[in-house]
Amino acid sequence: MAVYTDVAPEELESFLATYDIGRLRAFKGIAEGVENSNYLLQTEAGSFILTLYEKRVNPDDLPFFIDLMEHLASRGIDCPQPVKNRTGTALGTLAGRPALIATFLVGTSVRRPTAAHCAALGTALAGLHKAGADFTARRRVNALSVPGWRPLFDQAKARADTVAPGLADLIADELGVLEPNWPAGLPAGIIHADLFPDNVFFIDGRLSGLIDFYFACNDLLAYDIAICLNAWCFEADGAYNLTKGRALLAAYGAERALTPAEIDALPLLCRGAALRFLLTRLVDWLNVPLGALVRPHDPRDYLRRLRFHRSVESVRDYGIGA
Ligand SMILES: Nc1ncnc2c1ncn2[C@@H]1O[C@H](COP(=O)(O)OP(=O)(O)OP(=O)(O)O)[C@@H](O)[C@H]1O
Ligand SMILES: N[C@@H](CCO)C(=O)O
Repeated sequence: MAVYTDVAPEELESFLATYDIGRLRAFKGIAEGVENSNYLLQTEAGSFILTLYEKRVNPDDLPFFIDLMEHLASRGIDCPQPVKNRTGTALGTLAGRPALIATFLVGTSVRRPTAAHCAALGTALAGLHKAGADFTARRRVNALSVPGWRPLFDQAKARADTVAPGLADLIADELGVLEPNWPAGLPAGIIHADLFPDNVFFIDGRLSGLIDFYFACNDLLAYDIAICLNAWCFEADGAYNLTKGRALLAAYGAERALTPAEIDALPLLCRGAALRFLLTRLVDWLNVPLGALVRPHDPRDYLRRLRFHRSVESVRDYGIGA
């Protein structure tokens, strides 16, 4: 459960008094997520999500995320909408943290995605990339792109081998390959950058919406696909599921055809995506804040994925042209 910051009921009631969403009926901390503190609010006007932004979110980026959610909704993407207070401002401060109330999205995430879910995700991801094409704002720094990985490693290096023997050497080796060889010049635009199954809602098997845009940034579109292949197409035992990968890639490609250069770069992008989540998970695993209600994700899941990507010989191993 991710609640790093506790909110007192009286404090929340005074905060809500500045909005037009009625009085508070109930609120509770939400049992998913690892990044920010999230509460489900029931007010006289219905259900809302209150997010208090924690360590990894730079407050300077918040207007970007809010504008992006509004832009995507205007282009037909189902995603949470920031709720504005009576002065027309969406961002506030609560319990000493930047805070946002957003609309509640109905639907549930799937714990074990099927190939059909992966196909729906591929279509939605391409739709997101197209919807973001005319969004003009940019984040100042994309802190979790390639230049951000070595500083994460520096935080975890000394204790990495306590998580898996040889991990520090493997990460050092991987950075040595990825940093100088990261592709340039591929199609770029708005990417979600964290579109894991817990951030995608379904109703009766139909994809109903996307949440959690707090890693969204301008980056390579195919890197977003690589993140999704990692998050959606591996089994619990660490094996890549070719059927799921093929479903995701084919559905994406039906909406936006990948260029030959993007296809060639896919194995490297998948390695980078695996390393990015291995690193953030490793840092979090080694630094759980005292008293926080959070269950950190196991970095070793991404070590297994990284090992798979290091072993692939051709893009056919992902389900392209196979
Ligand atoms: N707008 C929303 N509508 C309905 N439920 C939501 C909404 N926003 C968040 N949730 C619920 O809260 C949970 C945590 O939200 P979110 O994924 O944004 O948190 P996070 O800490 O950023 O998580 P993550 O670890 O995925 O980065 C979600 O899994 C979902 O159950
Ligand atoms: N989706 C991330 C957590 C949020 O950044 C992970 O599973 O590591």
